[in-house]
This record gives sequence, C-alpha cells and structure tokens, in this order.
Amino acid sequence: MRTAYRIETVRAAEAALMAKLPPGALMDRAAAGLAAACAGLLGRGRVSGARIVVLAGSGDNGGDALYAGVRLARRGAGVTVVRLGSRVHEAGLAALLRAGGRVADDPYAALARADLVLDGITGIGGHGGLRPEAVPLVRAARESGAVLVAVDLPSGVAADTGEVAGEAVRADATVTFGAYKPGLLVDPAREYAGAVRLVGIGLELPGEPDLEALQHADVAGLLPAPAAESDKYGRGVVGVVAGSKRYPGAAVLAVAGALRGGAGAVRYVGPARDEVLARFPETLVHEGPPGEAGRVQAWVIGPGLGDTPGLDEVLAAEVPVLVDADGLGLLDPEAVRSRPAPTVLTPHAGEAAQLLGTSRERVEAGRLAAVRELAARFGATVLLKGSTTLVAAPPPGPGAGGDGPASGGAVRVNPTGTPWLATAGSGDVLSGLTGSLLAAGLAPRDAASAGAYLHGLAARRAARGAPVAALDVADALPAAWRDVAGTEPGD
Ligand SMILES: NC(=O)C1=CN([C@@H]2O[C@H](COP(=O)(O)OP(=O)(O)OC[C@H]3O[C@@H](n4cnc5c(N)ncnc54)[C@H](OP(=O)(O)O)[C@@H]3O)[C@@H](O)[C@H]2O)[C@@H](O)CC1
Ligand SMILES: Nc1ncnc2c1ncn2[C@@H]1O[C@H](COP(=O)(O)OP(=O)(O)O)[C@@H](O)[C@H]1O
Ligand SMILES: [K+]
Repeated sequence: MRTAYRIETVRAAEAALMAKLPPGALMDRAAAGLAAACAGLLGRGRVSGARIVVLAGSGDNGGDALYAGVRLARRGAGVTVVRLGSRVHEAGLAALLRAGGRVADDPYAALARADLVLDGITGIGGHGGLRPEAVPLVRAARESGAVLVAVDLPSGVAADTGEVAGEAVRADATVTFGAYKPGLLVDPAREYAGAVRLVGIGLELPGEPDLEALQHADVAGLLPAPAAESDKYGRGVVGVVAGSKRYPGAAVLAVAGALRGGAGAVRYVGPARDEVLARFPETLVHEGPPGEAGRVQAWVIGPGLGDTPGLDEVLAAEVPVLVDADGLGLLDPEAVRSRPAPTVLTPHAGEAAQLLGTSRERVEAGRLAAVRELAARFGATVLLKGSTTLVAAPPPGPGAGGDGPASGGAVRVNPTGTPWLATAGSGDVLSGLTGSLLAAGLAPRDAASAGAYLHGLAARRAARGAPVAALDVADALPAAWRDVAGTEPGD
C-alpha cells in the first residue's frame, strides 16, 4: 500500500521528531537523500564536473536544495544558486559557498548550461502557483534540457489537493521527504511531479492516511477465490440492467466485465437480450422488470440505459447497487442515502459535475474535493473515473451506505490507469466488473478500488502501446487477475 498524508499531519510528525533530534538533523537527512537521488539521475561517475543549478526559495525547501548542493559540490559538481524570494536559507547558502558553490551572475546563462536543476522554490509551505518572477526561470530550466528535480513537491502545486492554480514546475522527478503528499498521486498535480521517489527521514505517521494507492499484494488479498465446495450461487449473482434499443453494445460490455469479476453468474435485464446472448451465451437473461428477475447479490444499473425504467426498483433492493452512466442522471440523493444497503456511484468528471451542479473543469481541477463531496452528499461510495481514478467511501451516517471508518476513511487512488482507457465503452466494462466483485462479497470501497485496479492493468496489458477497444480490455481481465493474484493458467 502506498500512503499519502496531508501537510498538517506531516508537520505534526515533523515537530514530534525534531523535538527528539539535534537541530538540522531532519534537513540533513532530507538533503542526503536528495543528493543521492540526484547522483543517481546524473548517472554513474557523472557527478564530478556536472553543472547543477539550485533554484532556492525563501524557506526550508530552499534549505534542502542548498544542503543537497553542498553534498554534490563536495563530490566535484559545479553548483550555482539562483535566489528567488525575499529571503534565503542563510546557513544553507553559507555552507554551499564554503563547499565551492557560487551565486549565479546570470541565472539564464547558468540554466542554459545546466545538467541538472533543483527546484527548491517552495515545498509544503507554498501557496498558490508560482510567483511571476519565478515563471521565466522555471521555463528556462524546462527548456534547457537539464534534468529538473523537484524538492519535496513541484513548486506551484497544492500538496493536499493536487490542484494546480496557475504556473507550476513540471519536473522530471520529485524527491519527497517523509511521506507522499496527496498531490503527488492525484492529477493534475501528479502530472507535474514526474517520477516520484520517497526518502524516509524517520517520521512516525498515523495509521490512517488521507490517501492510499493499492498495490498488487493489497488487491490480491481482496480478490474472491472459489472454495472447493463453491457453487455458482454461493459465488454471487450479479444483475446487470443496461443497454437500450439505441445502445445495445453497452449491455454487452457491462456483461463482459461482469463475467470476469468473480461472481458465479450474471443475470441480464433489458432490451439487448439478443445481442448479449449472441456474444455471451452463458448469461441468464430476463425481459421483465428487474424486481422479477430472481435473486441477485448485487445490481449494476446504468450503462447505455437511456431512460429505460427500473432504477427505483433496483434501488429498493436490499443488496449493493452500482449506478453508472445514464442511471446517474436520474438519481435523487435522498433516495440513495436512505437505501438499506450500500450504493456505489461511478461517474466520470462530466457526470460528477452534473451531480454536483458545477462544471467539468472544476471537477477535473479538484478531483479529491469532488469525490469526497459526492460521497458525503449521496451517502455512497463514489468512484470518480479519469486519469487518476479516485474512490471515496461515505462518512458514517444513517442507513447502511457506509463501510469505511469515521470520515469515510482514506480516499483510494488507482495507480494502474492508462490514457488508452479513454475509449468508448471501457467504463461499461468497469461497472460490470465492479458489480461482480460486489456480488462476490467485497465491501464497496474494496470492490470499487480492486475493480479500477484490474481494469487499468487489463487495459495496459491489452494496449501494450497501441489503441485498444473496450472489449479488448474485458478480454484481458483474466490475465490481469492472474498477474495480481499470482495464479497460473493451470491453477
Ligand atoms: N516537514 C518535514 O518533515 C520536513 C520538511 N523539510 C522541508 O521543508 C519544506 C517546508 O519548508 P517551509 O515550511 O519553510 O516552507 P517552503 O515550502 O520552503 O516555503 C516557504 C516560503 O515560501 C514562500 N512562498 C510561499 N508561496 C510561494 C510561492 N507561490 N512562490 C514563491 N514563494 C512562495 C513564502 O515566503 P515569502 O516569500 O512569502 O516570505 C514561504 O514562507 C518542505 O517542503 C521540505 O522541503 C525538510 O527539510 C525536512 C523535513
Ligand atoms: N486520461 C485517462 N487516463 C486513464 N484512464 C482514463 C483516462 N480517461 C478515461 N479513463 C478511464 O476510461 C474509462 C472511461 O469510462 P467512461 O468515461 O465511463 O466511458 P464510457 O461511458 O464510454 O464507457 C474509465 O475507467 C476512466 O477512468
Ligand atoms: K519544490
């Protein structure tokens, strides 16, 4: 599990640790890790003679960069400092000058020649985007061809939210200290961070992070596996209400996802029965209303549905329900909040914007805030699709909607996504897959995050650097599952 903590928590852990250590010890640890990472980026034997520019802001972020500069200068690098801001970390600057570094006479000339630039303008103490005086320098650093390394965070991005207001550093790599910050894992800020490396400095952090990203082992622990005595009903039946005369394909894709999600059977309800059976003869089909379809352990409703009725009936069921796509447009928050069983909503940014009464751009710019707000408003687990898919559980409240601890628990960010997934119908596969995991008995937050994880991995496997269609993603799900679960085709 990769975890991220917001500034307030990092600062509290830092204060507790600093009280036990001699002054400067933490900055020293940070600078040592940063210098080692820079040496690695420069390449073996390339530190001596390397031209390094330190962009030093007025706080401790600049201090870290200056002390890393000291270590690199001692190894023979030529280190030049460009001061930004009203102050500079005086002790760090003095140490660098003693180690042979110097202050740039012509910052632009220094940047043009640089092999590596350290962005020590702001870290967790920064507010808003880059200040105007920093913008041309950061652009010159970007255009110089030097490796641009952000110290703790790319300056100009918001650590807690991943928002980017105005200009920010676009780094090749970020070396962050003590803990990942949410902004390093959530877009748009994540895009600015490049490859992120965590340097441990000994912080003791609370058990519950603000954000977490599952990894293979975590997902492997969640996936259902049939026992020797399992039967299809024991493994769970997922009901899929999807498709319409106009969009029969959405039903086929949702069923394709559901068949690969671990439930023992998939029941399809809707007008695309022929299309579904033609492709997946193993599907149980039903043409009447969902309430008469027979027992299911979870429902998926929405993909390609148009205004086909059925939502009220499905929401009244005492089993988990996943609502996607067209189903979301018809949702009443109170009807969801008062459900007797959990609900999972899977909007993309446009649908989330409609549900929140805001614009798509605002949702994209503030994804963490949007997913938390939706989970609280609907008392539902919300999977916000997009370039860094997020899953938030609802805060505890009346009804059975919540499965997370107080405040809904950590938001999960999916690390496996790929832009190749931005193809029509791939969301339908995800909703079927996640619904199937719900039917197999996973808790809503686990079903949604394991679903997103497998879906992203399947897309990567299917794409391997070339365009994919949604059915390719569904077809690659078993291979993704094997990857994660560590099982072999013969198992
Ligand atoms: N936490 C930890 O465990 C450890 C933390 N460590 C390090 O400390 C860093 C935090 O240091 P910090 O608190 O001094 O804040 P920091 O990010 O340097 O910014 C401060 C100053 O920047 C300015 N400023 C603000 N906005 C700005 C803008 N948009 N554009 C330009 N300037 C702007 C503003 O000053 P002003 O110019 O307004 O006077 C503000 O006071 C942290 O990220 C990590 O690197 C490690 O050493 C070890 C362990
Ligand atoms: N830029 C991106 N990077 C990674 N994943 C993306 C990106 N854009 C879209 N996706 C993923 O692609 C899928 C698209 O789903 P959706 O928008 O519902 O499409 P559709 O309705 O056509 O099925 C989602 O899983 C989403 O997370
Ligand atoms: K920085």
